[in-house]
Amino acid sequence: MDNDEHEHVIEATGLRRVYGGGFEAVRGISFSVARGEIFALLGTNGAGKTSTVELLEGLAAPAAGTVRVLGHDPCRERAAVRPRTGVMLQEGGFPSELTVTETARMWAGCTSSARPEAEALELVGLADKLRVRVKQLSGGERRRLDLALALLGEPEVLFLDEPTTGLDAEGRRDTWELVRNLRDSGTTVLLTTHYLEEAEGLADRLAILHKGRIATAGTPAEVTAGRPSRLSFRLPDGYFLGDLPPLTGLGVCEHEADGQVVRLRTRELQRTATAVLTWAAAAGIELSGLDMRSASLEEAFLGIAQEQDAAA
Ligand SMILES: Nc1ncnc2c1ncn2[C@@H]1O[C@H](COP(=O)(O)OP(=O)(O)OP(=O)(O)O)[C@@H](O)[C@H]1O
Repeated sequence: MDNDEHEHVIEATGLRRVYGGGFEAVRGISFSVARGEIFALLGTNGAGKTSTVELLEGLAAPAAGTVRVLGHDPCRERAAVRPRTGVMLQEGGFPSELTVTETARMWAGCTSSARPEAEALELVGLADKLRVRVKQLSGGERRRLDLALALLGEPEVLFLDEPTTGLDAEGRRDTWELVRNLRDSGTTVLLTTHYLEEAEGLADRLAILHKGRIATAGTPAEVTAGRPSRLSFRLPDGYFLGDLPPLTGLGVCEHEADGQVVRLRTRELQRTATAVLTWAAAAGIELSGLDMRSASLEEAFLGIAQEQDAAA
């Protein structure tokens, strides 16, 4: 079969990973990633992200379950998969005495059909650091070098393990733009990250891992749907929380007042906001600092971790 016709370029089914001593770090994970999609794996420390990505990269074989990347088993059919994938590990571990160019050249020598080193280094914004030794690079610049090396082979599938850790805000934005451009030109990207705004802004779909299992998965909008939204405002002097219309029946699940500032969490933002604004208009008062926002991925993430721990 022509691998280019695979709709899902990454398919994980029932993956398990057990370390020496019997610790099960990955406990039956299934998901797939379509060609040209950015998929993010999120999770608390030790949730099993790196353990899963290593299985996808073919660096280890699963204790159970199957992995297919571009239609092949990345561990047993490494020769078929490796030239078409780019891997950015958490720690590059390159000889620190080499310069940036020498490192890229050395890596290009191990890469089939590599793009010119200068082009890859330019893509990640290291064009002005070509003669600098790796040991002299800042932490963020090393991450960029790691990314440049992963891009050398013009990969169809790119694995990025915490690609923006250590980057400043500008470096992070540049990396996001680069990853989006790669996706738009057809590259499939699987990334792990601790930055929830990164996953929210970048990922087409994501999975949140918790203790080796997928707690939830979907588009960022799907994952945050159903989580309470926030509504806050300041009441004028002389008005109090108890003056508001009855909050029961409006989907409000939490309310608090800090002086004149009222904060509500509601599962029905439109109904709650309409009731509050109608009440304010009827009373002829202005609600200063009015702020409404849907649940963020961060709130969903924290809520899921708490729920899973409570259920356990
Ligand atoms: N070689 C190993 N031997 C035994 N246990 C391991 C080994 N490598 C990882 N683990 C354990 O497996 C679990 C999952 O680790 P993993 O590195 O996959 O998590 P992670 O989600 O990537 O975490 P982080 O966000 O901290 O990078 C952790 O409890 C970790 O201690």
